[in-house]
Amino acid sequence: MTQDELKKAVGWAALKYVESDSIVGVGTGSTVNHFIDALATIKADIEGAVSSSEASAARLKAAGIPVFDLNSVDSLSVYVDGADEINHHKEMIKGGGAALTREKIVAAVAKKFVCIVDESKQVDILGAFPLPVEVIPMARSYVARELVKLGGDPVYREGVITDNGNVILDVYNLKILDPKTLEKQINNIVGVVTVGLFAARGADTVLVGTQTGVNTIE
Ligand SMILES: O=C[C@H](O)[C@H](O)[C@H](O)COP(=O)(O)O
Repeated sequence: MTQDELKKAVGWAALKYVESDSIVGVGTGSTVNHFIDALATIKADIEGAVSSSEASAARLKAAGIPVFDLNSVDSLSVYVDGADEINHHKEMIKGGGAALTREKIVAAVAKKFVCIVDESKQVDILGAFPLPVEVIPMARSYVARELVKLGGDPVYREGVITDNGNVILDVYNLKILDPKTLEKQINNIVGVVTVGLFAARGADTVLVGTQTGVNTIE
């Protein structure tokens, strides 16, 4: 199977975590796009979705699924999203598609985070994928200098503005041995909006697409 077929397999497998008559938290990316396609087939059974990006909101609406503002929703039973890397503790690097801030917000509201990945995303140690950090534009150089002090090599993602009007620094050459501590340290840098380390709130369930089928890690 191709990587996209593995993504499709986990996207469809995530349907079983969707509760009838619920509002579903929906992430962003090529793997989630398959989940949205799957969700469209049961749209009559759900109330709608809360989206983590303008891109996913447009895809949901095009599929005929109502999209709600998070402020009008008290709770979400499930949030389904992909990842750029995930370790054996269900901690992730996310934000390759620049949607990390809204993803972290929607994930925080959801009771259960189901992460859907193909097997290439599984790692022992996070950090080979450059860590995205969303930053207020005027703080970009200052935050970059602070990230160097933490041992990384930040690179400005040129030409990218997030849905929130901010910029992204991708931090290379990190070997993240303590994700929870690094998440806190980067969160504490003034000017940082969100770091794409999802460790304090990791995934609850991981669906991994492999050549021999979808593995579920609880
Ligand atoms: O900002 C993007 C998100 O964090 C995605 O979940 C992540 O980049 C994985 O995307 P994909 O499913 O396209 O590999």
